[in-house]
Amino acid sequence: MLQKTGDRPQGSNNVLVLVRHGQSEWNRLNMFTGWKDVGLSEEGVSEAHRAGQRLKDEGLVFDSAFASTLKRAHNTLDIILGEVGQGKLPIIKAAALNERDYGDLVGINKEEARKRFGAEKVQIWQRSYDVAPPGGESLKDTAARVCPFFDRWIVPELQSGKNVIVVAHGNSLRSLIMELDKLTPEEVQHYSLATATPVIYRVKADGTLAEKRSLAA
Ligand SMILES: O=C(O)[C@H](O)COP(=O)(O)O
Repeated sequence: MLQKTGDRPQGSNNVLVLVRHGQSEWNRLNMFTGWKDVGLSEEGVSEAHRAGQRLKDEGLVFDSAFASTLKRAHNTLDIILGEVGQGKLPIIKAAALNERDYGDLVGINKEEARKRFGAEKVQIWQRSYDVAPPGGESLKDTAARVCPFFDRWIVPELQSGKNVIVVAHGNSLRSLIMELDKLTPEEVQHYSLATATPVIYRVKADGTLAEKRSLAA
């Protein structure tokens, strides 16, 4: 795993961009989605184009592009790469980056779930570190597949001087950001990611994190 330092960025830093996919059809309907492979909504497609434009304005050129195997993630990445003029860059799809499995909650409207199970319990299932929703994965379970994948396949790219973009999901990226930012289980409960809002890390040649910022729409 990369190490964090308080140092300011230097010119030759390598870049890691993390993006949650654009709004999906089930985000629009406020339904628990998890591993269900739903497409982007019209708004999600527009969000992905806007995210790509923002990255283009930053002048970023990517060497590697990773997404989950779920179409809302790799379709978002496709759109972003088109916008930055890199439509031919191959996308590496990995199930390890897929959303947290929401188990029995998949397909249930989030408001309806709060009525059925109680708002407090649903909040714990959604945001706690180690409590899994019934039949699904906790954030800790999700981290146990996302972080080793990151270490094995993405850290070496960054350490060899490449710029990498990863498009995945609200919770699979939360689990990674928890590790990168060294968030505690308490802190991660209050952390969430907006759709199609790139988070940019600069990584120094020695593999330590130098800077983090968000490109809000
Ligand atoms: O799987 C889902 O329902 C969403 O992608 C993330 O949901 P959450 O923000 O409720 O964790």
